[in-house]
Amino acid sequence: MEPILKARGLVKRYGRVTALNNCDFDLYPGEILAVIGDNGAGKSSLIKALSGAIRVDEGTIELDGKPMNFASPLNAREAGIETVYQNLALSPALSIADNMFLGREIRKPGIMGRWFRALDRAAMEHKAREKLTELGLMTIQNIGQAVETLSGGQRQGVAVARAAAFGSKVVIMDEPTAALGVKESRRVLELILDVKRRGLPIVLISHNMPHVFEVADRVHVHRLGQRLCVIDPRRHSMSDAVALMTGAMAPEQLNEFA
Ligand SMILES: Nc1ncnc2c1ncn2[C@@H]1O[C@H](COP(=O)(O)OP(=O)(O)OP(=O)(O)O)[C@@H](O)[C@H]1O
Repeated sequence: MEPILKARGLVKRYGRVTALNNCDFDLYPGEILAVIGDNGAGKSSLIKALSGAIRVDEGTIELDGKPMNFASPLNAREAGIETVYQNLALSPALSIADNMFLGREIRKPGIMGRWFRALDRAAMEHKAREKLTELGLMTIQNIGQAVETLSGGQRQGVAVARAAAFGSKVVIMDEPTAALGVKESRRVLELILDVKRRGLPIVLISHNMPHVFEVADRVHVHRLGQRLCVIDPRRHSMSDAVALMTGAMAPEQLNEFA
């Protein structure tokens, strides 16, 4: 099987800091790939490169076997890569439906839409409701409700639903449970599994080892700007992962029968 998203030899320098140092990456169809690594290891830089938020100095990125050269996150979105950022990028004062369609609003058909840019609110609300229901998120009563009135978990749910609704190839999630309580995290983890069941592969960046080990099919261990190794969470333990991540253990020392 070929990777749906593949990167080779990525290099990103910020002045004298090398954030990505000849980094490789592979995401396969239908999987949840976790990316873990110590603070400053270069996880965000990798994700930004894959989602078009930064341009790398060297290296190649392929989506579905085609070379990509994203000039912006919009470019990556158009190619089918949706990213749920850590800071969410939702607009608190806008409604749930408006947030879901932020930047890709549905216009009214005909002259009103084309010339007067009139929004087709009914269509957007209908679609937003459909997506949230599909993902079991309709504990949210009112689609016209402002996002600032939602709980942290519900907000994250809206962001995930938006990514799942528009991501046609890949969904990237940066620390989706970081700011959430136990119950809300659980809901978001279930959502992630739902998105996977719908056939979309997911890249999950997380510092939370129990969450990573619960949902990931494979774990990409990032260290010093590179992919150090990829481990199978069914064969290796969380302490193995932490030891690799921090440099306490080398990949060659992994006990394959652990
Ligand atoms: N815009 C920037 N300007 C200068 N240096 C940067 C910039 N972005 C990242 N870096 C540096 O690049 C390195 C990798 O940072 P990056 O944010 O990718 O790591 P990370 O693994 O995501 O860290 P964390 O887990 O703490 O978020 C760090 O040394 C960081 O200071």
